[in-house]
Amino acid sequence: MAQALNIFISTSHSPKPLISYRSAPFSTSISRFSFIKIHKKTSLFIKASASDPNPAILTSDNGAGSAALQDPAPSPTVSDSSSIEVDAVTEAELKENGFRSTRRTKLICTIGPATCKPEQLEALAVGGMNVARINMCHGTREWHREVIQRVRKLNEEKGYAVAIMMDTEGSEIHMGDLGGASSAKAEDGEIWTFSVRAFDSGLPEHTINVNYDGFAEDVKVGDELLVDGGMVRFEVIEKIGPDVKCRCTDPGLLLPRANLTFWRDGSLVRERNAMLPTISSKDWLDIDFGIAEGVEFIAISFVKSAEVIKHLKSYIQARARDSDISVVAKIESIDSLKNLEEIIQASDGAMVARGDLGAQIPLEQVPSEQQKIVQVCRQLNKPVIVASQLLESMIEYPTPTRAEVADVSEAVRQRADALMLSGESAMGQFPDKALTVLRSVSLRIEKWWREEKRHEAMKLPGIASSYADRISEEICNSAAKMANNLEVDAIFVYTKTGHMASLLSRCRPDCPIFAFTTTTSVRRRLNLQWGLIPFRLSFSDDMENNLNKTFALLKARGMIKSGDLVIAVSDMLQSIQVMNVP
Ligand SMILES: Nc1ncnc2c1ncn2[C@@H]1O[C@H](COP(=O)(O)OP(=O)(O)O)[C@@H](O)[C@H]1O
Ligand SMILES: C=C(OP(=O)(O)O)C(=O)O
Ligand SMILES: [K+]
Ligand SMILES: [Mg+2]
Repeated sequence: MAQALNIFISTSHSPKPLISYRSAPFSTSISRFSFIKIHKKTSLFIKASASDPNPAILTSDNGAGSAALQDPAPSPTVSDSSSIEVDAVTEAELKENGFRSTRRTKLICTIGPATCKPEQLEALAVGGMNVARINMCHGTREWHREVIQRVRKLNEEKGYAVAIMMDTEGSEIHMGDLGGASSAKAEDGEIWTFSVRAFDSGLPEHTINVNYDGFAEDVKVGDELLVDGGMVRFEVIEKIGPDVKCRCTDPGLLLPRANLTFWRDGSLVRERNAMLPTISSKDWLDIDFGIAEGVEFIAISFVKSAEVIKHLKSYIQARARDSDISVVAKIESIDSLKNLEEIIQASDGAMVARGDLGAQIPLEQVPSEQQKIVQVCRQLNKPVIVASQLLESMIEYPTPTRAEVADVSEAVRQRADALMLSGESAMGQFPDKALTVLRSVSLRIEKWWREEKRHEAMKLPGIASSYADRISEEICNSAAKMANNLEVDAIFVYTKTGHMASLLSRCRPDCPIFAFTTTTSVRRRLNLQWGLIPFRLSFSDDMENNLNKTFALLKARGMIKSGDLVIAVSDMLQSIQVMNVP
């Protein structure tokens, strides 16, 4: 017995039902309607439905534009499971452990020298990487292109669904390349020279290149120089032309192109930084590269205001009309905290970039800012990533510290959409193990949170700007609540724009959300969002048909079985239906 609530909005002259109630046993092929008028635009109908013998092709690809994305071949049979493409990792997970065990928190891995080979990338894909991040601070464009192509190839050939996020360098002040060395140790009391000079015949010992011409003019004797937000500290002791002599006060490992900040009398000196553009000319070239390569996400470093995001979004729109690249604002500066809501509102998502954020505000302030950013994103319905140092010790060691596990748990408990590995996967010794830790901690904390029924009472304010959107929002809020109360196995959402899928994700329901969408670009975007399992499916306005097709296809793949309880939501019909899989 299937039960449905449909809410229609009247868009034409003929009166359409605004609220309808449907009860549909799936085993019958008889169709019968009975309308009960509630008021001029409102009617109630009860209908029995038929099963559809002709299912469509279901794809859950990474949107590489392959043949699999085309409309279904004529009359594929249900048993022909070769005509179905689903994300191989999710499929295996579902088959093995069922709905409840699917991971809701998405995982991002920064790709670097430790993970750029095809077999290394594949190990990450198998390990649950949802998004591969390339950081344009490092490596050449050719290197990045090769990584993108390798990921695409894996997706096409092996059925993974890994999206690409390109992260811009931004106008930060950073060190040079360490003359080819992978790191350098700065010991307590050592004197190092920071210089803007170009050293043609190799870097002298204890010398660091700085990328910012005004560096020597800007710093003062007595300033504190922080490498990577304080991983190593120096005190400025002397200025000699373009060279700045510094004494190491907190020893540590210097990494190539590490970020530099300088502090005076306990506060960050950032006048100069503020004058640099958020998107440098190199960044614009990288953005062009990202658009040409069809990356799914572009993350913008050191965002200061919403304007830059709006500018970039219209640039992308103009450059690539039919592409749908999401712009992620990295919250890592004092300015971005000041303009947080506007920035997030203008963006398609945000990243809590704790590395640089922790260099700009006192460290003890980072956790509360993280919680706030995660909350604002949830309220404004934008995906949010928690990034940096989640498992920092795993760059060198095969097991995380207890404190790191607690940090990851907290981000999962806050129900961030995604967690990100940086150095752990880019240049660490145990990238696969680090990913495994993120995966198992996510699963465990998600399960614990569900079992304890500790639904946080986060107030989700209305965000709709039209009446139709308000209806969508109410439907999703209700569907998620019903899903929890009825303990259904999954929510199915048929969504052309992806909007209803993200509204459901925003409610963080207990069960996974299967998001069926007709376009590749929407499917890609949904890859980053909490609890969503995105599929590409050709579907019509006939929900009866859509459901039967989906059931047949998923059953044939062993991803669902008869008797599973499902809530289906659609943005074409504005409906909620509750049913058992026939
Ligand atoms: N494409 C790359 N090529 C070489 N090294 C990289 C690359 N991407 C990342 N890394 C290394 O991994 C470290 C961590 O990556 P990430 O956190 O993204 O950069 P950063 O430390 O500059 O913020 C970098 O400091 C760098 O040493
Ligand atoms: C993610 C961050 O940015 P990046 O790694 O590019 O410095 C950060 O600062 O935390
Ligand atoms: K960056
Ligand atoms: Mg940063």
